[in-house]
This record gives sequence, structure tokens and C-alpha cells, in this order.
Amino acid sequence: MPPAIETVDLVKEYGELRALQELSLTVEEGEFFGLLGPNGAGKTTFINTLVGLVRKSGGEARVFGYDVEDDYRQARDAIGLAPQEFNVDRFFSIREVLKHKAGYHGVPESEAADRADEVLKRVGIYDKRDERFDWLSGGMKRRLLLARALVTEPDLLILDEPTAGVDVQLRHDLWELVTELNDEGTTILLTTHYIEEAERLCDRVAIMNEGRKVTVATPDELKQRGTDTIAVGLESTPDGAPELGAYAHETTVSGDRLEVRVDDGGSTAPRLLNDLEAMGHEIADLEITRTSLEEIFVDLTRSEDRTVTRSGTESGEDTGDDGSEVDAPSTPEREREQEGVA
Ligand SMILES: Nc1ncnc2c1ncn2[C@@H]1O[C@H](COP(=O)(O)OP(=O)(O)OP(=O)(O)O)[C@@H](O)[C@H]1O
Repeated sequence: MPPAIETVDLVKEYGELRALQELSLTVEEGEFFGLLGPNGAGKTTFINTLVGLVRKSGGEARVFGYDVEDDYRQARDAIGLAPQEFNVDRFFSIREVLKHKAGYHGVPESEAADRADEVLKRVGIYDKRDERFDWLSGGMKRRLLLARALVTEPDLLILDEPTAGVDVQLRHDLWELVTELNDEGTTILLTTHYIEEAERLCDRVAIMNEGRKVTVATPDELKQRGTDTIAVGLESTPDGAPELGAYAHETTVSGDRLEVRVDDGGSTAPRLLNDLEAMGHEIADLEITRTSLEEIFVDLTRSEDRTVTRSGTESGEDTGDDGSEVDAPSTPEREREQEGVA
């Protein structure tokens, strides 16, 4: 079985800006994969390239072996997308919206109605089935986007910040539901700003910054890349920072408190205490703090310049006079989808 997602040197240029820079990424079938990165890292551009809303400028992108442009229909039919923006037809009841979506992906009308009911129940808004999108609360709208992504029974579910701005209850409901879907075999690609969410749900995460892949690792592997801080309270104020061994990457003193940055706090603390006592310091208390995944993330995603430096004629085709994106959908279907009608 080919990977659920495979990109090789994927590039997207918006005029002078390289939103994706030679991005090579593989997501295996059945994985729960997280895409993390600060605002503007290129996460949505990556997703939009996979679903055919953005035309790539270079490289390759395949979904279950189907080229996202040459085999657009097969690739697109395999994906359920819950986008970040609310792009839902406002003139029909939400049940109709779901039926249309299923029909658009080739599900017969009779089955589309059953599927619509089933997913509405699954996301918990079946009692709202006859209402229009605009009448739903923000949290219900998020649920509907998920229902719409699920109505085609996709093999790959893409969730672009599904829990942005939702309350704690809904966040937990969504986590439970997507975990269930993944257990049932659906491959999941999730973008999020909540590190806790990625840590909790994902088998592996890719950290992106400025259009590039910075690293791919399991959340545990990432955490191991961090350092620990041992904070020691001393009985009296030392004269300056004590000279410690190479295990201490950085030592800072503030009054009678000492902070020592080390690789592994647990195994280094006894040695540090011995060394300090040998120097005549009396220890009052000690505390070890681990680097959070969030700190590691911040560390890995410091800014760099990603403006296109060559003359860039290739990028011109995608850019309007004002530098804005003018990715024309190449089929009426794509246009419908972009408008959120499908
Ligand atoms: N249609 C467009 N035209 C021009 N530039 C764009 C367009 N869409 C995105 N960009 C630029 O491409 C870069 C990547 O944006 P993208 O939305 O993919 O990032 P993101 O990682 O999803 O960010 P966020 O976390 O804020 O949603 C940004 O600098 C953005 O301004």
C-alpha cells in the first residue's frame, strides 16, 4: 500500500514568497500525524495543495499513490477535509449540505441521506439537522465541518486546526472522536497550535517553519531533545556562579538561588549536590523542571528569510498584480469546492 501522503521537494510560491520550500514528507497509512508550526509556516498551503485548492509550483504530491493534480479525482475522493475557515453553503439545511457533499463524491442519493444522518449523530448535532449553518453556534459549526469531512467515509481525514477557539468540552469530544476514527483505520493529518493536543493524539509530528520541514519525530523523541533545569536553593548567597563540570551547560545565580541547565535532571542532580556540598554550600531545597514540548517547539521555529531570491519567472503565473494568490481552479468542480458549495 502506498503512503497516505507522500510529497517530494514540494514547492509553492506566492509571487516572491516561498510558502513551501522543498517539503518532503511521508505519512503512512493508519498514522495519526501532526503538522505543527507557527502562523504562516505553510500548513494550510500544504493541505490545500493536497486537496487541489492550490496548484503546486514544483515537486511531487501523492495521496495513496494518486498524484494530486494528474489523478485529482481519485486523490480528492480519498480525503475528508475539515478546513480552518467556515466555507459552508448557507442556503440549505445542514443535512442537505451533507447530502450534497456525499453526492458530489459519487454516493447515491438514498445512501447519502443515511450517511448524512449517521455523521450528524456521530458528531452530536443530529437534532440540528434541519437548521441552516448560520444558525449554529461556533462549536456546532466546527462539529458540522467534521461531519462534512466524514460523510464521504474518507481514508485520509485532514483537520486544519479543528479545535481553534472551541470550549474544553468540545475539544475533548473531538479528541475522542478522532481517536476512535484513527483506531478504526482512518489516517489523520492534524494541524494545530496546541502542543498538548499534538502530544496527546499524534504518533508522529512534523514541525514546519517558514515553508520548510524542521523535523519529524514522535512527541517523546522531541521531548528528549530538550534540556532540564535544576534549581537549587542555598542556605547562603554564593559569591558568583560555582565552577561545575561539563554536565552543566549554563549556570546562573540570583541571590541564594542557583539554576543549572543539564541534559537529564534526574541523573545529574545527585552529582550536582555532591559538587556543591564539596564546595562548602549548604542546600536548602531542589527542584527539577523539564523543558516542555512547547519550549522545544519555540526553539526549533525561529525565523529565517524565505523570499525567492532568483528572478522567479516561474512564480509569476500564480500571482496577480497586487501579489495576491490567483490560483484559478482548473475545473468547475474545484471552483465549487473552493466556494464551499460542494
Ligand atoms: N493566497 C495566498 N496568496 C499569497 N500569499 C499567501 C496565500 N495563502 C497563504 N499565503 C502566505 O503563505 C504563507 C503560508 O501561509 P499558510 O496559511 O499556509 O500558513 P499556516 O501555517 O497555515 O498559518 P496559520 O497557522 O496562521 O494558519 C504565509 O506567509 C501566507 O501569508
